[in-house]
Amino acid sequence: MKARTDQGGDVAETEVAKVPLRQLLAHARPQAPALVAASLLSCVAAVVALVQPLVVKKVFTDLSDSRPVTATVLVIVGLFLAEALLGSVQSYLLGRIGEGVVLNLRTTLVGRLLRWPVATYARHRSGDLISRVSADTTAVRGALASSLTETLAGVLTFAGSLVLMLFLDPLMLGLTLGCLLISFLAVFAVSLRIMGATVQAQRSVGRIGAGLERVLRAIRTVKLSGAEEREEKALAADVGAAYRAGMRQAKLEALVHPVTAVSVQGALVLVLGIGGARVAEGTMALGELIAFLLYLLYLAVPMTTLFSSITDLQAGRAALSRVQELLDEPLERTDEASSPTPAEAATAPAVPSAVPAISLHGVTFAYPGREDHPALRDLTFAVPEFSRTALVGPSGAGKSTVLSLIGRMYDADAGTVSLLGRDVAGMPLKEVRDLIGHVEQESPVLAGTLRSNLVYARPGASDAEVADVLDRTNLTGFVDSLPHGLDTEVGDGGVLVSGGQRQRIAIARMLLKRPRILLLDEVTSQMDAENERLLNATLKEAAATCTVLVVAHRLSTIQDADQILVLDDCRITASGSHAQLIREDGLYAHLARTQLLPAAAEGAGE
Ligand SMILES: Nc1ncnc2c1ncn2[C@@H]1O[C@H](COP(=O)(O)OP(=O)(O)OP(=O)(O)O)[C@@H](O)[C@H]1O
Repeated sequence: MKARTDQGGDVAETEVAKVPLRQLLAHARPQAPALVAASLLSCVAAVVALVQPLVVKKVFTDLSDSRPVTATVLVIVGLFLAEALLGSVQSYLLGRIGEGVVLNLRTTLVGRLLRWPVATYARHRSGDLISRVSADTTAVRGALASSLTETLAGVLTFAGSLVLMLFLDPLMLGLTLGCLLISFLAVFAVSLRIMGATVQAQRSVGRIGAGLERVLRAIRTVKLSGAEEREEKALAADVGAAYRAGMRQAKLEALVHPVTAVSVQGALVLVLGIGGARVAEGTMALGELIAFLLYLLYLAVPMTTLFSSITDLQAGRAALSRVQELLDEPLERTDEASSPTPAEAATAPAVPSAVPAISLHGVTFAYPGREDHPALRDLTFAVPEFSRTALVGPSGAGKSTVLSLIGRMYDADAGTVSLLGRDVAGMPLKEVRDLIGHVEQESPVLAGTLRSNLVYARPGASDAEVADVLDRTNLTGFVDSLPHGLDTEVGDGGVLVSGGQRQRIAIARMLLKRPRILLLDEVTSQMDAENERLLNATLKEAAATCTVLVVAHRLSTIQDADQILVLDDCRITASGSHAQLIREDGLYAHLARTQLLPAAAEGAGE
């Protein structure tokens, strides 16, 4: 039987991905001193516990021989106190180890998640990523901190009790083991199935997160499509799967507990009966019987803790395999050696250099998984510094892809993309991103205040600079109308601002960054005519200090550009000024007549 994985692949339902124990321990390496101390304390606590029945036996022997017992009783009290103290220190250490491991795992995970290449995010669902960073790391904590040390202590107490019981009475030990064997077998039989159920529950929780995130991200579309019920059902299926896995686990555990309890009670009754008879006959001392009974309890208790520890440990290994999958994803290349052509990236020269600000030469690129349909093929063009270039073409021609390659969101499969004469493939990633201000088509706005959104790309911007950029993007009146001005929250994904305002905020953010190259991807599509006119003037002004490459569908943005590039069928098919291209009467003239919007009024609204 097959089960869907979180990424849509298939795995055998019974197959439980587990990382080796060694790898699990590797994550606890920074906590090694605390882990060793906790393990040592477990050993000492086990010894302290194992000694207690022997001392109790001595009390009874001394009492029957009419010897004073005060000192021995004090020793017992001391042992009790020592065990309690060891337990308390151990519990603190376990907490510390657990939190330390989770801290380390989450910090590493978050650090790596933010540095994946963009193509990797397409293979994961955000909700599932959140579940792995939060819930799965918690499961790893349980496995590492308590289970490992408890298993160690349990094994020690168990083995020690066996040896001492053998020493006290081999026959009664044989009978006890016979009874306990039943619960051993029950525990063994169900522990693997419990682990399978735990893994299924983890996967379902991941899917609930992913499903919920998908729906919340497009909640308006869900409502407008009347899809609430359908989505509720889809989510309920995953919630139900988590419930069923949880119930399967609960049933298996419920099966084990009575078997364990009955077998322990059976052993107790047998030992009490046989031992009691021997004490009555005088062939066994009362102290010996009591010590034996105490060891019997020592056998029973670790059996139950061992059972839950093994389950936690296996669940932790399975959770870590989900976390490990994310840790194994390669990171974006960041630290390439500088290219042979030196750059003057830090400050823009006052006059344009002969080297184009942007140049693509023979660039071919296909998105991962779409290798047979390249988005760009043998693309060559150049954008002079301090110019305003418009990139036009039919929908799906590859305009946004060109901007993505310039910002090195993806690497070209062939050819070179250069910024100010340097091949971006050889530049440190930070330098590429510092040079560029890219306003994306969706103009994303992050949850937080308006101010945090504006200064996002340049946190050090002064209030005067923010005020200036608000003016240039016609946002001053809007900010003044807000209850808390710049400190007003814009909501998750900017839901509290209009489409046109969101675009202007995104442009303002990039103007504030003061990049040398400004990339704009259909950023006036939702603006009214007045705002679009103002933004066009601002962008014209910006071209005095930086190079502007704009993807646009509005004639008003395009027609007075220094250069227009027409992208069609993965390559540049024409270039020139508006007047030249209209005269040529090719694709551009056709687009101008049919698709490029003459004004901003229709359909667009703030
Ligand atoms: N992340 C992606 N993964 C796979 N294919 C993609 C991805 N993004 C875009 N594409 C595909 O690449 C091609 C070019 O897309 P691109 O977004 O660059 O076009 P565009 O010219 O900007 O279109 P529009 O004007 O509609 O925004 C399209 O066929 C599109 O389906």
